[in-house]
Parts: sequence; structure tokens; C-alpha cells
Amino acid sequence: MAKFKVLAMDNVSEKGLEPLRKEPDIEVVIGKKMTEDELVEIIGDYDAMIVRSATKVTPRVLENAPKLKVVGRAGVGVDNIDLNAATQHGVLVVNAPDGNTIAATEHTIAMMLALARNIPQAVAKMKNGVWDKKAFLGVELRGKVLGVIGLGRIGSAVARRAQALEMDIVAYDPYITSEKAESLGIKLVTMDELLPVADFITMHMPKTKETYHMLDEQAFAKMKDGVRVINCARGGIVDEEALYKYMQSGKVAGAALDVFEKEPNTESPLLALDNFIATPHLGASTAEAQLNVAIDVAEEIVEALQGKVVRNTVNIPSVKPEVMVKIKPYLKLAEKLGKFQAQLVEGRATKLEVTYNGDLAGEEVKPITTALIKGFLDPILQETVNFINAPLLAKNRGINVIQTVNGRAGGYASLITVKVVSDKGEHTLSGTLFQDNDPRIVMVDGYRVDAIPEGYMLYVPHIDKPMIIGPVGMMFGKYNINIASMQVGRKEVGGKAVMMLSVDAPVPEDTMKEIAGIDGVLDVKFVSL
Ligand SMILES: NC(=O)C1=CN([C@@H]2O[C@H](COP(=O)(O)OP(=O)(O)OC[C@H]3O[C@@H](n4cnc5c(N)ncnc54)[C@H](O)[C@@H]3O)[C@@H](O)[C@H]2O)C=CC1
Ligand SMILES: O=C(O)C(=O)COP(=O)(O)O
Repeated sequence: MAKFKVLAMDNVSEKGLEPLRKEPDIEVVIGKKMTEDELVEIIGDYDAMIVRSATKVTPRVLENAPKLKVVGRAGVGVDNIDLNAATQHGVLVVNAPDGNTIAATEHTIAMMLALARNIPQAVAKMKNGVWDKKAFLGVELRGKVLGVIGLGRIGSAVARRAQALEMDIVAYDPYITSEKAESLGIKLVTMDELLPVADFITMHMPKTKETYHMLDEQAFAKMKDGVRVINCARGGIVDEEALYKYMQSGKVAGAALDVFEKEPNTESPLLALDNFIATPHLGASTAEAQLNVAIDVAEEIVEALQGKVVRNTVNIPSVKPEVMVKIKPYLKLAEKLGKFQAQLVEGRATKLEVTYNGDLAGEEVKPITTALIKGFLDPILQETVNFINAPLLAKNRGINVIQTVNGRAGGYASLITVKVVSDKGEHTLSGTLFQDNDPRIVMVDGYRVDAIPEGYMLYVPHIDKPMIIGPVGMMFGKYNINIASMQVGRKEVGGKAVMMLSVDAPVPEDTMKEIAGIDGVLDVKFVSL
């Protein structure tokens, strides 16, 4: 009997699964289309699964998959996989980000040309027996402005091809440097600059909380009259209701969607509009792309099941298993320290200084730093941040990350200290693992504390004097918020001190204001971990 079973869903290219099939230890099962219930029923047998965009890897699926070690996404977007739940269950998520770039790029160009020349509408008429030459006066692309939103792999490949069509390109992408854009001969602009000048707008970013409904009513209102909009990235980036409204008003002359907020979708009111064209999420559907992504993901799954370093990990850093065993508890601690700092910092962060002391000094600490950056950016950028892009996103946001290792750790076996510098000040936080990998924050801004980094916390710098701790505690009583623990640290009697509290519920804004108003309280920060 094979040691590992792999479930391949969503019509992934069978030819591309050869790297799995040639392993004697691995059995591949081709799965049919299933409901969540059906998947939950069988997933317990599998060590790995491969999906495209159709199968949803939900927390419930993951809960029922005790053997599952890796989920491979044969493509780019992982928004159908619950990454947090996968991480919690220790399931590695890998993707194949390069194999379908050209397919999605060419589909975008095809959509743009089809829109400009009304090709789908003309074909439909001819097939209905109508030779209607005068209904379809098109526009040329040459000399038109193309606004590319999201200048990553696909966005930049689209831009290069559009340059060959003699279009002028402007692009918006807050996470790439102007040098990269310049090297492509493209002007980076703000959204507000792009919207009024673009004749065509094409979207090429992932779906995140930040990008959800990025083209909404307000954005459409700012666009040039007669604009044409293309989305071959993710449904939900464009607000379909707003698009409908602006197409009906005539402001938007045409739109082409390959992706919808709800998929499959044959019900959208947009489909009734003459100047609207659509494809059923075909961006990656070429023979070449499907073979490429299936091979990539199959190879990655072999690597993962054999305990090797895997290339495109999305949720967990890729390191050798023996290293992972040692650093794993620190990844969680570091992520929490980063998340804590993100909620303390005021202004624009410019520097993250991470220092490792004690036993950690001899370990491979780079993944721990990545976890810390991920934690720091998570509250700002939501799902966009993963172990692959975190360092790059920090760099693109102008955050200089400095990592230092140092032998001594005071009284601790190991210590991680992170200093965040912003244009408004700085904060320093140290954490360690007590026995049984129990995470603790042991120092805040130079004050000794002993706080478990979990749940809802408050950081309250104050003057060390009577009638502070009581009134702060009373305030929580007044609002019926239970205090789970409280720590006070000071350096000298009557000087500055800090209070760290853990509470059982989020603290409303008004309560925070009242606490800040207590005589002697210098500041209050609510932290949710
Ligand atoms: N229709 C289809 O079948 C296919 C769709 N896709 C989708 O296309 C999209 C782009 O894929 P790639 O180019 O490979 O990804 P990528 O990761 O190379 O590029 C994404 C770009 O979006 C930018 N971005 C992130 N947040 C942004 C924001 N708020 N505003 C503007 N830009 C932002 C990033 O900085 C990055 O440069 C993804 O959503 C992917 O899932 C990819 C392949 C096929
Ligand atoms: O790779 C992506 O992000 C895609 O959207 C491709 O989706 P698909 O694999 O064709 O369901």
C-alpha cells in the first residue's frame, strides 16, 4: 500500500501529475466535483490535495483532515483556501505562481481587443443569421491610455504587450518601487491620478480586504467618460453593482469580466447588457498553463511529503524539517511580537530592528524574522501578507528590517527583541519562551513585565503614584469587562511605569478615552492578538 494518498481536484492536468505518479510511495486519486459535505466525508484518508479555484478548502474540511500535510494550489490565487485554518492545523499551502502568468496575460489582451472591436457581440449576431456591419463601430488601442492596477507578474506582462500595441501605460501598485516601474517604462501614479486618464483599466491584484470593491461607486465616478474596464484577476475587486450602474448610465463604454464575486455565475444582471462581455474564469485555461502549474504543484507536493524544502510555500516558511522543529515555537512568538508592535506604533514605521539572544543565536533565525514582519504587516494589509511576500512588502513600504544575533540573553534561555522606529517615536518589545514553549512578553519599552501574548491586551504607560491602578481597574468594572491579568513594571519609585492588562473582551473606544483621562495615565493602547 502506498504511504501517501493525494487527492487531485478541479480537473487539474493529469499529465502534469507525473512527478507524483512516478513515486512508488504516492497514490494519486482524481476527485470528482464535490460538495463540502462530500469532501469532509473523504478527506480524512488523504495526505495531500491539489485544487484550482473551484474547491473551497474551508476550516471544516481542514478539521476533518487529520492526515493532511499539504494543499497544493495549481495556480496563483489562494483565496479559496483558508490559510489561517491551514496554518493552525499545521497544513502547508503551496502554489504555482509562475505557470499561468502568460495564459492570464494573453486572456487579458484578448478581452481588451474583444471589447474594443465588439467581437463576441458580432459573432453572436452572425450565428443568429444577422450580418450587422454598422452596429459595431470599434475603437483602436493605439494611443489610448491603459491603466494597470497591480503591477506584479501578470500586470507587468500585460503592460509590456500593451506597449507593443502602442498604448500609453500608467500603473498603480503601492507595493512596488518606482525603479521597477521605470525599468518597464511605466509611470507609477496614484489611483486618483489613474482613474480620470485611463481609456482602459485592467485589474491584476489578489483579492484581499484592501482590494475588495476597489472599483466601487466612488472609483467609477472618477473615471473618464467612455472608459472600458477589464478584470481577469479576482471577482469582488470590482463592485459588480456599481459597474452595472455606470454601464447603464453610459459612463463605462464596455466591460469584460473573467471573474465574478460569486462563481460559477450565469445569473449576473451584467450579462444582459450589450456592451458587457464575459468568460467563465478562463484566464489560466490554456493547455500550456495547466501543464505547467500541475507539474509545479506536483513537484512541490513530492518535496513536502518527503520532508524537503519546498519552493512556493504560502503560509509557512520553507526550511528543513530538523530546523523547523527547533524554530517552530518561536515563529508563533515572533508573529505575536510583530502584531503587538503594529498596534503600539504611531505614524509611519521606518525601521524594524530584531535582535536574537541566547540559544537562538545559533539557529537559522531568518524565518523567525519573516514571521515577525508578517505579524507586523498583518493588521495593516490583512490576507495579502504571507511568508513569501512579507519581507518584500516591508521593503516596498520603506521599512528597513535589521536582524542581529547576540549570544547573551540576560536571565533567559533565549530572547527576541524587536524595536520599531517610526516618524513619531519608537517602541521596544522583548519576548521569550518559558518551559513547555509557553510564550511571554518580558519587556516593554525597558520595563520588565510578564504577560502572555494572547487575546485582548492593554498597554498603559503612567506615572508611578497611588490612585492609578485602582481607578483603571474600576473603569473595567464599570463597563463590565473582566480583567484576566494585570502587570505593572517600573524603573524607579515615582517615575514612569507601565501597566499591561489582559481582558476578556474588546475594549470600546469610549472606555479607552475614559482610561486615558485618568490623572497620571500617559497613554492607552488596545492590542488584539
Ligand atoms: N483569471 C484567472 O484565471 C487568473 C487569475 N489570476 C489572478 O491574477 C492576480 C494577479 O496575479 P499575479 O500577477 O500572478 O500576482 P502577483 O502577486 O505577481 O501580483 C499582484 C500585484 O498586486 C499588487 N497589489 C497588492 N495589493 C494591491 C493594491 N491594494 N492595489 C494595487 N496593487 C496591489 C501587488 O503589489 C503585486 O504587485 C491574482 O489575483 C491571481 O489570483 C492569476 C492567474 C489566472
Ligand atoms: O491561478 C489563479 O489565480 C486562477 O485564478 C486560475 O484559476 P483556475 O485554476 O483556472 O481555477
